[in-house]
Amino acid sequence: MHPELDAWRDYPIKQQPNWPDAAHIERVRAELTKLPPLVFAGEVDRLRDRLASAAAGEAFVLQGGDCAETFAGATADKIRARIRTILQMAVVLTYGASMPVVKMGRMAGQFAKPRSKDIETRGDETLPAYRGDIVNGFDFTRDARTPDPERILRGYHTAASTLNLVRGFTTGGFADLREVHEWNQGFARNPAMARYEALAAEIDRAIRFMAACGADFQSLRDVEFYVGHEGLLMDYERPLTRIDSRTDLPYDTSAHFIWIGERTRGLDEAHVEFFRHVRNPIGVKLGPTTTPEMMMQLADALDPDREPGRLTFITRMGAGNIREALPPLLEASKREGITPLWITDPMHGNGITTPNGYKSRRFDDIVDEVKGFFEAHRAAGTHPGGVHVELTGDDVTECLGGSEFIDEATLESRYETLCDPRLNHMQSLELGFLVAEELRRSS
Ligand SMILES: O=C[C@H](O)[C@H](O)COP(=O)(O)O
Ligand SMILES: C=C(OP(=O)(O)O)C(=O)O
Ligand SMILES: [Mn+2]
Repeated sequence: MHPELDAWRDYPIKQQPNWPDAAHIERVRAELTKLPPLVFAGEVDRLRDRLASAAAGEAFVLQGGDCAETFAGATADKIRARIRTILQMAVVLTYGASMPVVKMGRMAGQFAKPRSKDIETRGDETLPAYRGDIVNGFDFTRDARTPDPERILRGYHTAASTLNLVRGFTTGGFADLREVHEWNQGFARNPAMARYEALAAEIDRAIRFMAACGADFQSLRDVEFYVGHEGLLMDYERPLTRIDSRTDLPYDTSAHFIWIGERTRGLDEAHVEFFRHVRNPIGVKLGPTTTPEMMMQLADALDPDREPGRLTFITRMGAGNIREALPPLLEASKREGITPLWITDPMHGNGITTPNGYKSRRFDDIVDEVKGFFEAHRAAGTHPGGVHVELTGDDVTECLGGSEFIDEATLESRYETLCDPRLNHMQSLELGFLVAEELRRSS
């Protein structure tokens, strides 16, 4: 049954761990196959519809969360703060776009990381690189860095409890529009955020207007919230891929949305081969070396039927490249008649290492890439459909700049990420306001 789901095994594959014990990983795969799905196929279908609206310019997508979720970070406080940040940004974006915002966390499964090097050397010791909590530990010891299959089961259970809380927060009253608006008012009162005061005041007036018209705020207490992660670790994704009893079609039930990373999107490689067979909406990261031919080959492989909402291109060009690299792709998409959802990831093309040794990103570069994304779409007449960011709800110091002027020396005070630098709570809200301004200009 469904032999196509194992065809990827005959293709070259990148970025997988070297499990030390073949029998152990086999046992874990067998166990994971028996555990319940994390999401329901009907939810996945609904997300595909929502993404189809965004691709058609009738909705906007906000995807955000950690670069690398950790098991230790799956606490109520941290999950709440992240959800809160995304909801706060979403309200502002909804106003800016005058459109529904599709809210999606890089959450409840964003545990596996592709790395530029397989190994890490410190002093005279060389160990396997950290590949995310679902593979190995971050501590620089041989024991921690040795891939451990039991981590896959812990990843599954951590994803399940995270998703449970996400569902609770987003349907139990926490996401109430009036509440979220109140949080944003607090943000706008911060003197450092004076630049956004006017927009915040407009939103406040709009909400008062809604109230005066008798809007049913009770019906706005619940929000749809989806989860997605990079589909990378095949020993997790394949066992969680199940056949939907309603349709007899395969769904990867580890998340609603799966994207294929920049390093694993090779056309004749295992990830594209596998994910082309699942019904989930699929994203693909497109870096600055992507040619229109490559883009079209990916569209043909992953979305041969040109199904609305099926395919998302997440461009991550870098602020210095986007104005040259994106327009040819947009022109080719028009020429070829494809209408993918276009999302900007202004994080992964803008990495730097500071002189004091931190992996960081400049807030200004992130904003500049977002602006370049909107400019390119305005010029091409295509739809800028969403943003994808690495963020946290905590007051970390990982990205440089923003209204709080985080500088290089400050990075060391709260640098907590185990992989890439994230926008902190304030920087995320600030970006939300800036994107809302761009959306207004585009509408
Ligand atoms: O999140 C993305 C990648 O995993 C990350 O940028 C890779 O970082 P590295 O270059 O430190 O391996
Ligand atoms: C690995 C990531 O990005 P990319 O594949 O674009 O480098 C990521 O989103 O964390
Ligand atoms: Mn990352």
